[in-house]
Amino acid sequence: MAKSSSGQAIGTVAMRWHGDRLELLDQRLLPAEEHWLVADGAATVAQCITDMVVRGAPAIGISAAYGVALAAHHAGTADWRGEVDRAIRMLAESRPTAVNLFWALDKMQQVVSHCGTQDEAISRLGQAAVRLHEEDLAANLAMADYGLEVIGTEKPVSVLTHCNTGALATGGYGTALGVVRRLHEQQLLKRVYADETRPWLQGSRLTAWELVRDQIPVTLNADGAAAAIMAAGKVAWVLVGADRITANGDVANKIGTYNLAVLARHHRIGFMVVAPSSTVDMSLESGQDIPIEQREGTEVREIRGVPLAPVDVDVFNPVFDVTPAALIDAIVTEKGVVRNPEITGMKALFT
Ligand SMILES: CSC[C@@H](O)[C@@H](O)C(=O)COP(=O)(O)O
Repeated sequence: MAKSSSGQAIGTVAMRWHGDRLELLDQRLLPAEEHWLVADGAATVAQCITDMVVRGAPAIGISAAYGVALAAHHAGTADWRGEVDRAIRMLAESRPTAVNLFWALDKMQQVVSHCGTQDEAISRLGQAAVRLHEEDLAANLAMADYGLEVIGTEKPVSVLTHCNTGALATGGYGTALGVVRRLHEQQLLKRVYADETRPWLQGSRLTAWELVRDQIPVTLNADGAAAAIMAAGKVAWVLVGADRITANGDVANKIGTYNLAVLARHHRIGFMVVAPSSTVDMSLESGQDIPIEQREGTEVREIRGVPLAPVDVDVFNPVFDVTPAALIDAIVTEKGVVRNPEITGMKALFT
């Protein structure tokens, strides 16, 4: 099990860096199979992001950073800088919504622009990607503390979560799932309800897998059961991650997050978003400006090739939605907490 700099266990890992290659745990095959794919170039990393071998906003950014380092490593000597630039452009095309991807590529572009030789680029890009990975883990640990503070420590609570925001989606430990882990470590967690998260099933295939492995009490539910869970008074908080947070505090996250925010407000249940500052996009004013990825209809019509619907039925498959700031009680970042983001937006913490 990987450890944080303070020696804390952080659960499972999504990627392993070896300097000249990146290993990615193939998240498409979980929980049936634990298979590590080897990427030895930026093109393979970009394809792995597009195909969701690796997914989750922070993990997408980190793996793209390693992809840039690989581009320098495997470039020919004649035009190594051109090859790195082309790799950055290719990686930027891999998925559109999680801003962590563009944030990470920007950082790597800055590093390479200060390198004079290919050897320097190989070494400095590799170090920069590792630093980005470590900083994400540190951010998750800090957010877990802030999240606990917001929830309070008077009595154990049950919470509901959506998608997968755990070690698999991040540099380790997790964002919303990091708060869950911290609650559990402090004996303040009764139970996590995990939405299965149709259509890709990040909740049942990944979140349930991570939590069962770490012996954290979890109950898996169909997405449609969330209202009944809230109406029965089973949960005190909804905890989710984010793919992009705009200046006014609107949040793009996995499709179905907006439904949960509406339900939580109706049932007077807290709604918390947990995301590192690499997910905050101050260049966009509101959630209306966020590009929302649409994926293939087959993701809804089939599961692993088995038809669930008529083969030719029309499908609407946006994989993210936007939750308005007005429905969010707290946005937790490693820089601190924005309470009632509708009032201040993100500028209290990000200028
Ligand atoms: C810490 S992960 C936060 C988000 O990236 C997560 O909730 C999510 O929506 C992931 O979507 P995915 O399509 O699986 O990449």
